[in-house]
Amino acid sequence: MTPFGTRLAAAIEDRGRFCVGIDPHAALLHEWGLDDDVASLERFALTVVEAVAPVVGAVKPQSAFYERFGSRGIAVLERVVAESRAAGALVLMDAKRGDIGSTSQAYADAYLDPSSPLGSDAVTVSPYLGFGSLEPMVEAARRHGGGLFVLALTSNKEGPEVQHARNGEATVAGTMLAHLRAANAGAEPVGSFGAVVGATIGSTDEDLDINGPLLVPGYGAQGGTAADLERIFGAAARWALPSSSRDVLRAGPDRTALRDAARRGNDAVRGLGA
Ligand SMILES: O=c1ccn([C@@H]2O[C@H](COP(=O)(O)O)[C@@H](O)[C@H]2O)c(=O)[nH]1
Repeated sequence: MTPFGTRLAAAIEDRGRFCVGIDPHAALLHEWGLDDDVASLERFALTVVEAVAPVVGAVKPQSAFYERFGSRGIAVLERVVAESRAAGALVLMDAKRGDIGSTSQAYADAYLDPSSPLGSDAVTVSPYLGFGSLEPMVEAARRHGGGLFVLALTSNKEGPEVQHARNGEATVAGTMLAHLRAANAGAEPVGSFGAVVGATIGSTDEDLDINGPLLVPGYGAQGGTAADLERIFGAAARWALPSSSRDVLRAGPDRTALRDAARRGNDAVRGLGA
């Protein structure tokens, strides 16, 4: 399988760097005139897939919004994965998994093995049991041509309490970025092991050049702007994937309006990192 980094570079080249989050919040279901039930979840999520997956490089379903409906919600998530990929978009599963190594193996099987119904192109992972606990997922990503996005500098205001803490000279976030730089060493055009860095962090002294992709939530509804991206990422913006959920989803349920919102999102970040 072609490595995730190579596939992502091609997707950015062909379709742009903007990622649409598929987050069926209860409030959005309501705004779309839908009920808060699994039939409405399905209608919402598949409408978004149909509208945006043919035109953007990547989509990012947030697993929690499907999990809250139990097994029938997970079945909808499986369709989101399959139908987005069939339409040519990479699926970045936002599940933020992480556990002791033996359990990480099961997460790797769930999200990175192409034979799994939830098998995605990449998955978000939490390194706070230690980066080494992610090794089964790193190994599965290498084996299956998948990718990881490791939480480094998240978009929420509570993140710095943990991520700016120092581990000797380096911050916790800096330690994660260093692990990712090592995992991506020598990869061309870019590695498969990415970091999550929020568009809302203001600025950072961390070196974001990890030769890997940077998933950038917090763009749009949380306040992050294109100007923030220029300031935070500088040259590292070449591999940045600004991701927006609510700002795009509010354009629905009209499919054309949703697609136009995704196209506008893409246009706004086209020149980033040039
Ligand atoms: O640091 C992080 C990591 C992940 N997220 C997720 O991204 C989306 C953001 O949704 P918006 O509607 O565009 O605010 C959501 O799924 C979060 O769980 C994040 O916001 N920050």
